[in-house]
Amino acid sequence: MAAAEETHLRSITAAEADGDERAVEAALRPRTLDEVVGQARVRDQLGLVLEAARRRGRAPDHVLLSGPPGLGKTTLAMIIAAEMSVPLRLTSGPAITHAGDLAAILSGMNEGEVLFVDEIHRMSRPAEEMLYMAMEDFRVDVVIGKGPGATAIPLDLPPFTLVGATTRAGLLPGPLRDRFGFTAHLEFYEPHELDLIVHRSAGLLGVELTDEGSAEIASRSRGTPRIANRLLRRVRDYAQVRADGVVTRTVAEAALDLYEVDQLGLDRLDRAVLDALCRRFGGGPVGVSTLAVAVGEERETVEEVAEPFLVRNGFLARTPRGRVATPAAWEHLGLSAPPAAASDPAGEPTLFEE
Ligand SMILES: Nc1ncnc2c1ncn2[C@@H]1O[C@H](COP(=O)(O)OP(=O)(O)OP(=O)(O)O)[C@@H](O)[C@H]1O
Ligand SMILES: [Mg+2]
Repeated sequence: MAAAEETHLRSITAAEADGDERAVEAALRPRTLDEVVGQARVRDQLGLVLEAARRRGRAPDHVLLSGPPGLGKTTLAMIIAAEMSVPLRLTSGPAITHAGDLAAILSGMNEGEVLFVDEIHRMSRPAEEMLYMAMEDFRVDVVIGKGPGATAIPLDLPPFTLVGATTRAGLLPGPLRDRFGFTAHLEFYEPHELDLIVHRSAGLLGVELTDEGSAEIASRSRGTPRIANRLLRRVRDYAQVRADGVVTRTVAEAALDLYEVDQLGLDRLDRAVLDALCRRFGGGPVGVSTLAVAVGEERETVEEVAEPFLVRNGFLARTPRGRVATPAAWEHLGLSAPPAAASDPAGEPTLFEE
């Protein structure tokens, strides 16, 4: 998502966290598995892995957490360490530029500790290869010296648990993926789950809100807890400045309209894309570059920021001949679809095209 991060257009519905947001998020993170809302299957499976490890008195198997941004990967990594009552060491793929960086981290690990490697798909190749051996045999080769005189000294590591997180499981090399004993795929949340999250966060932040107010925020949060928490904070601002502090449905609606997040969670860019697609190109098919020019954005922004949500929610299809509006898109814009658009979606949609 590098391209998306660099653009000026960082919308309120972006799934990634920005710098300031991380501190607020830390306060809202569930601390135990029981506090985690939704993701029932992952919670059950992970609970079992941890309980079994506890009974055996061993470090749990390595865990891979995969899924889109803002769904709870970092949260779960912290919970794994907390549930095992061990410290968590945190690093990330991009932070490990040399294998030596990783060797230093690994050789400092104590028995049973959790090493969390965020964005593990962005690790360098040599570091990745060192990690294979560390994960499998709890061993690393520490290289002493440089050039022809360098020697590798094997070093035994105490058993530890590696928790990797990735938004792009598909980019992980097979050998790395295979070394995880348990992989959890996080799914987007249902509105009633987001509703619980909004209630919980409101409690922690001391925000008074009604059930309707919470439901309104939940339904516009694109299945993502991070967005739900962010919208809650913006709605709270509105409630405090323009109302009596209580988040009711009316307040939530007015605040979210102000921020241009519509009833289904589409933001200004999403609607601009659909609008151009339907009104200017008759519903498509049209190439993504042309579409990007029409909305005055970079191609990458349209492709990486707007499209995934629009595709996932059935507003837009990626076909071999270009982007096509679905009947739901026409309906959402309050337009009537031309007969052809409704019946012939211009070839097989290739939803998984990257
Ligand atoms: N299941 C959940 N229940 C309650 N809150 C959650 C849940 N999952 C995530 N959150 C909240 O959403 C926010 C984002 O979660 P988190 O940072 O764990 O996402 P992530 O998957 O690590 O995202 P990224 O890919 O950007 O690193 C956190 O503040 C957390 O409080
Ligand atoms: Mg994270």
